[in-house]
Amino acid sequence: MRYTIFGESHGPAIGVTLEGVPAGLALDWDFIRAELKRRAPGQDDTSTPRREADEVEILSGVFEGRTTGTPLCAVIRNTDTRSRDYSKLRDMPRPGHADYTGQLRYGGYNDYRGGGHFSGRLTAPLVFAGAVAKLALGERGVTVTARVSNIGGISDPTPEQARARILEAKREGDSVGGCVRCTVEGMPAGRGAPDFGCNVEGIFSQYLFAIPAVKGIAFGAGFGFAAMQGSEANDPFCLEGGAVRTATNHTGGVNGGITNGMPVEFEVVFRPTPSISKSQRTVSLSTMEERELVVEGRHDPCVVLRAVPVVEAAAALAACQVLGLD
Ligand SMILES: Cc1cc2nc3c(=O)[nH]c(=O)nc-3n(C[C@H](O)[C@H](O)[C@H](O)COP(=O)(O)O)c2cc1C
Ligand SMILES: C=C(O[C@@H]1CC(C(=O)O)=C[C@@H](OP(=O)(O)O)[C@H]1O)C(=O)O
Repeated sequence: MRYTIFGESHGPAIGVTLEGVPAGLALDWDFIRAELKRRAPGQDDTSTPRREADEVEILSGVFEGRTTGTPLCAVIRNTDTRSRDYSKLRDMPRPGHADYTGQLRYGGYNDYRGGGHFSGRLTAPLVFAGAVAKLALGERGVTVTARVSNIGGISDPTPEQARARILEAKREGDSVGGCVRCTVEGMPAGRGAPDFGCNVEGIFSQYLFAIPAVKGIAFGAGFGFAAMQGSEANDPFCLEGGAVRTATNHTGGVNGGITNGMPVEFEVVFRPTPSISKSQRTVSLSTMEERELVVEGRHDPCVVLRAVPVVEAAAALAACQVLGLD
């Protein structure tokens, strides 16, 4: 499956066109709506107050409840925009966001309102695409699950610890980042290749880095390998019901860019939300003078809780690509 995400946070709509979807896939709308709800903004005080229903409208590629196999286009209307908060960002880019790079890349023609095409809002259609991918994977016995593994430096926080850490940063007009750990179970062994473009870790990384605010990915024991010896790091082979497995899964299900039949496991790190209300240093691009900027708008004090289904969506699309490889 290939996808193109389109739209801007404060435009009329955002959406996705999916190509290569298997024909005849039954779209389970209870499941799809539940996936979108897991990510939707405005649900509690740890997220942005912007409220969006995130209802999906299908324009093509579905007939009588099943996919047709031809391009599937889905749109989600933007209903709760407040664009006046962003007018100064064209001249005074937010540190950490894509206002400056977006302006450079698109010659100043980018829609800067609410971060435009760079907004985390664009992850709503990604979650729809991921839900379709999960339905296709489900028919092949592959499941994708993710969980929060760090919030603001607290490892494996309880929901109360996560909430307290986020609200502490929010009270200070600040933000926190964190990590999400994801497991893809049921991937057959022997998919992928060592080379650029076909390497399973490379494929997953490309999809995961398309999520705004993701700044790193590590497979299995990841950066923990630095402190391990070979005897600890190696995953001993064993037999389980006559099948070759490994007793541990430090390499995260991939050796030499090829799946080994164990779950593909990785962790991604999200930076702290760039838009904070504390005063920050920036540059006025019209006068070329340094300025103080107080960012307005409605922002997530932490993106990590809402990003869990987004990570699953990106992983599901990556898994579909890996399964499509010979
Ligand atoms: C679900 C989600 C919600 C986000 N919410 C915000 C937000 O409210 N404010 C903000 O400044 N950035 C938010 N971000 C992060 C920015 O979109 C991101 O940092 C920006 O596009 C720059 O991209 P980069 O961090 O990958 O360089 C969010 C990201 C995600 C995935
Ligand atoms: C609206 C959503 O999140 C938005 C992600 C986001 C950003 O800069 O990434 C900034 C805020 O909105 P705006 O684009 O209006 O500034 C968040 O509310 C959403 O996820 O649906």
